[in-house]
Amino acid sequence: MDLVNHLEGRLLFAVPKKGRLLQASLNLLEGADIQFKRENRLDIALVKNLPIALVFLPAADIPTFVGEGRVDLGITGFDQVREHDAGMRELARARRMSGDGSPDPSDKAQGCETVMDLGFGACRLQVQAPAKGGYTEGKDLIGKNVGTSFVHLAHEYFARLELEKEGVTDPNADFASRKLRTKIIELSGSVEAACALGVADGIVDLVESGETMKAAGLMAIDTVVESSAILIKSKAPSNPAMVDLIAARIGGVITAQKYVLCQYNIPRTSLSDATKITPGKRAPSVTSLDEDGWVAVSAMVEKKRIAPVMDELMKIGATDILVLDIHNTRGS
Ligand SMILES: Nc1ncnc2c1ncn2[C@@H]1O[C@H](COP(=O)(O)OP(=O)(O)OP(=O)(O)O)[C@@H](O)[C@H]1O
Ligand SMILES: O=P(O)(O)OC[C@H]1O[C@H](OP(=O)(O)OP(=O)(O)O)[C@H](O)[C@@H]1O
Repeated sequence: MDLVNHLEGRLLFAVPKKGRLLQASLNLLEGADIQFKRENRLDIALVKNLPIALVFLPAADIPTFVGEGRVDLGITGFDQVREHDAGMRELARARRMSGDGSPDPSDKAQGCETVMDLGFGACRLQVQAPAKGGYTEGKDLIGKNVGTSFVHLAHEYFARLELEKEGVTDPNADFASRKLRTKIIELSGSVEAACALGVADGIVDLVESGETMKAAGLMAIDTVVESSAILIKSKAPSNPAMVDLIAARIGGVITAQKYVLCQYNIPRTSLSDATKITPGKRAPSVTSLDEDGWVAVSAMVEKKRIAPVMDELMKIGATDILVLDIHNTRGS
C-alpha cells in the first residue's frame, strides 16, 4: 500500500525511530490503545483504530517537523527541543543580519509547545572534561576545542560564559550571534571519545548513569540542560480535538504508571489522621462498612511513597491494607 497517499485527514504523530526513547514510546502508545502495524523498513504506520498516522523519525528531527507544523504531535527529549530552539534563534538572527526576506523562523505560529512530561528518558546534558586535565569549571574551556552533537546549546553556553568573562551579565544578551573564541566541533556520536583522541579539550554530551563518561576518563563540570522525554504539539495542529484526545490518553497512562490504589479499613475515629496520610489526588473515597464504627478508604498514592504510607497506616490502626496496580486512568 502506498501509505503516503493515505495520510489525508489523519493526525500525524512523530515517534523516535530508534535509540533510547523508542521502546518506552512504543509502550506508551500501547497503553493508550493506539494500534498499528509497522511494516519492515517503513517509517510511516497507519493507526487502525483512530484517524492517526505515526511517523518514525530521529528524535533530533522531531522538534523541526512539529515546530514547522508538518507533524501535529511528537515524542522527543526536552534536550532536543532546547537544541532546536537555540538553532532557530541563531537562524533568525542570521536572517535579520543578512536582510533575507524569507519567513522569520521565530514567527509566533512556528515552534512547538510542551504538552506533558512523559516520565522516562531522564538524562542531563553536561559539560565534561578529562578528569585529570585540570579543567574544573565551564569557563576553563573558553578558547578551547569543545566536541558535541548539541552545537547550538554549546554555542549559547560558551557565548554566555565568554560575555560574563568580559563583564556582560545581561541574561537577554544576544548569545546566538556572538562570534565565539571557543571552537565548537560538531560530532554526531561517540562524543565521549573526542578528548582521548585529541579532537577536543572538553565535550558537551548527555549523561544518564555516568558510566560512559567514567569509562572515557571524563568528569562533569557543569550541567547545561536537565532533560526527560516530553510530548510536544505544533502551535497550529490540523485537528486540535484529536490532539487533546491523544494527550488525555497518554496522560492517563502516565498517571497510571505513577500511582497505585491503596485500600484499607480504619476505625471512623482515625479517619481524619488517615486522610492526612492518604489524601488521594482530589480526596479519598470513604465507604461505611457493615461493622459499626469502621470505614473503608480507597485513595491513589504515588508508587514511590507507598511503603512509608503503609507503615504510617499500620501505626494508626488500619487493617486489610491492599495495594493495587492501576492499569489506566482518565480525568484524574
Ligand atoms: N543515556 C541516556 N539516557 C537516557 N536518555 C538518553 C540517553 N541518551 C540519550 N537520551 C535521550 O534520548 C534522546 C535520543 O538519544 P539517542 O542517542 O537514543 O538518539 P538516536 O536517535 O539514537 O541518535 P544517535 O544516532 O545520535 O545516537 C536524547 O535526545 C535524550 O533525550
Ligand atoms: O551516562 P550513561 O548512562 O553512560 O549514558 C550516556 C551515553 O548515552 C548516550 O549515548 P548513546 O549510547 O545513545 O550512543 P551515542 O554515543 O552513539 O549517541 C550519550 O551520548 C552518552 O554517550
